[in-house]
Amino acid sequence: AKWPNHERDEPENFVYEGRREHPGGFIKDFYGLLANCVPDANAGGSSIAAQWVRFAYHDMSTHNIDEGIGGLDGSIRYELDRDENIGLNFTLRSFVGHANRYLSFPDIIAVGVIGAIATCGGPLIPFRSGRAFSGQAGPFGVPAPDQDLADHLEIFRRQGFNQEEMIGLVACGHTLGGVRNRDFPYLVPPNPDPSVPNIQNFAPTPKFDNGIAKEYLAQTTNDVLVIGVNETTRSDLRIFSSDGNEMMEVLAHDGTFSNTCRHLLERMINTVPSGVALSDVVELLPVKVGPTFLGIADGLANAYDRLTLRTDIRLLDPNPNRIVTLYWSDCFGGDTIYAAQPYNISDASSAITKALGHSPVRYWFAAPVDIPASVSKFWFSVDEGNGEPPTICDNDGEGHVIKQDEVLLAPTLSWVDSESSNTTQIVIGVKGDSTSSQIYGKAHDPEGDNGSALEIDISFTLDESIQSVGGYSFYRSSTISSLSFSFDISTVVDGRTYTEEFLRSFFITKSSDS
Ligand code: HEM
Repeated sequence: AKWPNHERDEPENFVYEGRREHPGGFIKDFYGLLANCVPDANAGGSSIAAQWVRFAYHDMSTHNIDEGIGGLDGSIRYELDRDENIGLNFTLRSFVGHANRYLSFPDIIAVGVIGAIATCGGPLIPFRSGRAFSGQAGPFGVPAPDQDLADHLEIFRRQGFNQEEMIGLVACGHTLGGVRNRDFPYLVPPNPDPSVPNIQNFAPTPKFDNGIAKEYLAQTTNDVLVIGVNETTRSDLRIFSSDGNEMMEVLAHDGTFSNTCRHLLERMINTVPSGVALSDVVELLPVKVGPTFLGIADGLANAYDRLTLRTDIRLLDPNPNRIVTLYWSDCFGGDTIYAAQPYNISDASSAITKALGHSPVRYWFAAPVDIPASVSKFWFSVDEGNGEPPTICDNDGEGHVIKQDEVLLAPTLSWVDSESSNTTQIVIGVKGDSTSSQIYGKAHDPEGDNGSALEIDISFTLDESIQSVGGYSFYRSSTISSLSFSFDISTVVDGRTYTEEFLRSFFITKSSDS
């Protein structure tokens, strides 16, 4: 697997780790929000996992198979004021702020389903990326409990599911969570203590299992959409019994439930408008080199007057005897090889990697690099400490090439203000005698414009208050009204353009007041 490949690496990272740590202490922990599937007071007594699965189903509900429109497209972001989406406003927050140039908002919702099901002990659903974000509301079309069977059959047909699949999908969904008094007061009574929210769960446990089917067949279910006092709103009963309970019998077998749900939920998250092509299944990479950049005036490696090569390598399983070394060669092309050891080792496992039997480990490097020597390429050696020769991870022989050092990010001179103004300023070091007009940047905020992607031009001016080092002068950006974005910075030297691509705002290690 060649490095870098952002289209491959970004989705891989998000689905397998659901988390990204950065020097500076910044951690985006998406799966952490699931709180291990434990029922949550904030979720009114059901689980975050249940809310995420319902959210995804409601987003997908706009699909119209006849016209090839709608589906898992993020349109729900603009549909939350509809009655059919009652109770999902709070859930939206979980999905905001994770998208980037290579991973869309609806991709995040899809990963949410995968993470929710795995975290609650269910099957591992394969992930494909590439969903397009609609950026606007879609048609109405979420089923309601008081519609009759014919309506439900038609709604699911329009969404692409036949009767058997409808029964399955509803059972796979309603193994999690339940019905709230707050959202459906006509279905569930309030708690005797009005300060405690009341929820009536569909299934006996918060886990993803076939208790929903077993209890239904044994007629011991507590699913209010089966046993509710009002016959009109017993939609689960009408749906589950619509084929003489055949499908529910199948789902009540241990083993079938998990497999059937894996397929149906995979189809649910892969339901997209006809023009959208999803990627191949995103596989867990055995060796992965993380986001890498050469920083300047970077405090991390105690290297204000040098460059800092920041990178990391993720390996599939832990080994306490392992020694991982970063090597690099300089720009002079001689035989000099430099080496550094990791400054940190962190756990990169998740419910998803564990379901595959792996607990990946990440080795973090911040290597001080002399300015004139710089870096042409780097690679790693992995010595497992078992007497075998070390493995060399050198990008299939090419090494991991650092393309340029004419324009570099200064992560500790830049700042983010997430406390009050939600703005960012970027400071970059530029070699040689470019002028401000030849130095520019472009930021991509995937959700900047009311949820839709925003492209922002960044201009830079020379900051003479920062002393130049090793031939680099420092340029400060205009204030950027965003916290979560990626950016490219460029400089033109002798007619040639040098660009540092896909830097992330979370590489910046300084908040405005520190
Ligand atoms: C005729 C079809 C369906 C009807 C009428 C229906 C109705 C409902 C209702 C009334 C609730 C309670 C929501 C609340 O109190 O906020 C609910 C919850 C839920 N539904 Fe459905 N549903 C249907 C199909 C599905 C499908 C196909 C899925 C997913 C595959 C699904 C997943 C869920 C989940 C996970 C919850 C629990 C949410 C939580 O506890 O926060 N539902 N459903």
